[in-house]
Amino acid sequence: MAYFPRVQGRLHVESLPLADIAHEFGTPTYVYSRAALTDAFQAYQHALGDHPGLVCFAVKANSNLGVLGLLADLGAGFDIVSEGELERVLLAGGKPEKIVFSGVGKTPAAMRKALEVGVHCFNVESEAELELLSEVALQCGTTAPVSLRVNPDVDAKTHPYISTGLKENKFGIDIARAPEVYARAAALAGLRVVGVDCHIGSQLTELDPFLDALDRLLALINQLKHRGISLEHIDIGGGLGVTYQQETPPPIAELINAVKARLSDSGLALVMEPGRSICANAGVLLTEVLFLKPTEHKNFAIIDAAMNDNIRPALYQAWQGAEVVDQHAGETKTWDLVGPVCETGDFLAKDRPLALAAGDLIAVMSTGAYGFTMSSNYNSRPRAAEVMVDGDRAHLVRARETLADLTRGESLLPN
Ligand SMILES: Cc1ncc(COP(=O)(O)O)c(C=O)c1O
Ligand SMILES: N[C@@H](CCCC[NH3+])C(=O)O
Repeated sequence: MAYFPRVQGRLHVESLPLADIAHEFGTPTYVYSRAALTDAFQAYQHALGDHPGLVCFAVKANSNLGVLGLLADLGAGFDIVSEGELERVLLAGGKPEKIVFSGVGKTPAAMRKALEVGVHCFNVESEAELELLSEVALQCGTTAPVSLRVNPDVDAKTHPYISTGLKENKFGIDIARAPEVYARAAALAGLRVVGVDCHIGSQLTELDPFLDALDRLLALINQLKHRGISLEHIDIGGGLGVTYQQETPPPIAELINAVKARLSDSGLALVMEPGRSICANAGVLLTEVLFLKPTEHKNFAIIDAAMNDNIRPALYQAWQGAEVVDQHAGETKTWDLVGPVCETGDFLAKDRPLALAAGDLIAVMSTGAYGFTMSSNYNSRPRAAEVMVDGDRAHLVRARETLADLTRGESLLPN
């Protein structure tokens, strides 16, 4: 099914013209397709089949309450990295026993809260964190379920800023030291060792790095068994890429089937933490052309969305599609789509052949993941609205910030 079909020159979300959404909710606005989110999540669930395990959506990719609520209703678990994400998941109706808690810098307060609600497990990333978690669990009079995030030193072949499974990255525990750290974890009071975890990077477009990492983890699990430590689950992280332009990542089912084949008789449950592959292509950023500014060197279209709304192009030189919402006759020229922010790096697309006029609406494609969640108030710009479409109906799932929101909670110094 096409979630963003073009019908007689008009771009739709499901069966609603995007122009209607701009009319009702203004711009810039993130627009999500309920069907696209549902289908991508269910592709993971179906691929998991009756193998025991959990599909834990990585909340950092999209933490909108409407999105989290939809996924919770579909039976999702969640991968969180902060107390804030925990609060949002609980508010959206996520089940604590389906939450895995990742991240290199968990605070004692966040650990306490996660213990109180009873998360599925803590993915521990260092020995210091292990010692602290043991202390906090003892103070709370409880036992923390623990999985060690291992750094398998595998090259994920992705952008260096989003590669996480190499020795030089800050993430996880060096796989060579993992047996020792497991022995320490097993000996510490207040902890129960339940699993092993790795996440080697994001926007992976090849199967091999996943399988290399998995093989290293399985060898580790074998070693641990000989030392009397047996695990209940293996967590392969997230990281599966999507098509932004011409990338051809393996389909969800191909990845999961390859993983399941290697786990077949291990008795291990399979935990996954997909983010981008569930929501990136379920969302677009709807923006309006404010001014056209052709120059001798370049043609700039100044749009009302900026790097504060979607920082991926500036941060990773990411390419995301840009389509005119309602096509019209006009000369096609090559445009840079730039925002109002005072930075040369403030662009959402470069060198795009488009027939444009001031007032046109543009959809920046594939922005459902790491779009709104990485947005900011830079240049004191209110954050965009977020809308969910179901068939031909649109619901506001987060109101646009107002100018009053920009000064809330802040006060002038007394004279
Ligand atoms: C620990 C962890 N799990 C899951 C994810 C989700 O990754 P992706 O959005 O690439 O699926 C990330 C982000 O890269 C992560 O750091
Ligand atoms: N934020 C990144 C991905 C990082 C994933 C978090 N570990 C992106 O937009 O591509």
